[in-house]
Amino acid sequence: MIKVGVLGARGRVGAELCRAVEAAEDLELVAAVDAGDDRAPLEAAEVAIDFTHPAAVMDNLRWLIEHGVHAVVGTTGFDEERLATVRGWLAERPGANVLIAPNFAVGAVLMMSFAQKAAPFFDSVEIVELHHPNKADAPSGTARRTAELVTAAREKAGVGPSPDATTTGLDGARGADVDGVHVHAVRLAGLIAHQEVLLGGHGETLTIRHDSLSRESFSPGVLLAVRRVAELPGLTIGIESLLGL
Ligand SMILES: NC(=O)C1=CN([C@@H]2O[C@H](COP(=O)(O)OP(=O)(O)OC[C@H]3O[C@@H](n4cnc5c(N)ncnc54)[C@H](OP(=O)(O)O)[C@@H]3O)[C@@H](O)[C@H]2O)C=CC1
Ligand SMILES: O=C(O)C1=N[C@H](C(=O)O)C[C@H](O)C1
Repeated sequence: MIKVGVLGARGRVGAELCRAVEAAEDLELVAAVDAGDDRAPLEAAEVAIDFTHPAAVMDNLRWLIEHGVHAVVGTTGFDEERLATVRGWLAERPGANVLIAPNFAVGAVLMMSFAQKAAPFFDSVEIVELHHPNKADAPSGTARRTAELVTAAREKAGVGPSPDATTTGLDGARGADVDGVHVHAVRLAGLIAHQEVLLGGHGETLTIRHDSLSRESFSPGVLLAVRRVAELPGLTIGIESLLGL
């Protein structure tokens, strides 16, 4: 049995993950911690899952690393600076491992992988992410990661930026520029988490779309990471390698 703690346990995803951990025969939920709670019960955990808030996650991670608890993190807000800080903490306290993924849904991971593969073959790439209106951050962590992967793939293939002759208009009309890719964020009641990667070339377009229709979509990927994080030294980004991608 792997002893598991959840940070953000009363949140939309955290509550779902508590149910998933309790339902798994090889996992035991030993701590369910939310904002304002004492983190001490997490000392009993071998692995802690963090689905909290970008403003809270770094403090949680430092605590977990200091206490030798492996971390599986879905919370967004990680840029290169934050990742370098986490690597520094891990170098000082090598007992704990950390896996951070912008999206644990298997279909979303495949969507990013397909977009990365397709990106060099088209003149234009844009990303539209669509989420529930209570989401804290925009654009989503998934959209940021997709843009990074798309740009890296295009640069590696020697493909230039997407054409765009816009010279006038309203601020924001072309979305946010993430690594040279235009990213558009929709917030709409009724939605959960969705993304389209739009690719356009000579007389054709390709649209790669993923929909999380329920927050259960994140559970299999998170539980896979919980089961494997102890054997992944240091910092791992994404669950691609765990899926054999
Ligand atoms: N990687 C992935 O696959 C996915 C990532 N996410 C990300 O996960 C995060 C959470 O999303 P979601 O569940 O919708 O958000 P919610 O706001 O529903 O849940 C977050 C919970 O964490 C609590 N919390 C805040 N600070 C702390 C803290 N310091 N310690 C413990 N708990 C804390 C919040 O309490 P309070 O409300 O009182 O502040 C809340 O109960 C977001 O960053 C989101 O983007 C979401 C889905 C999938
Ligand atoms: O806040 C959410 O809901 C989600 N957050 C993650 C992100 O920002 O990419 C993953 C998924 O899109 C759901």
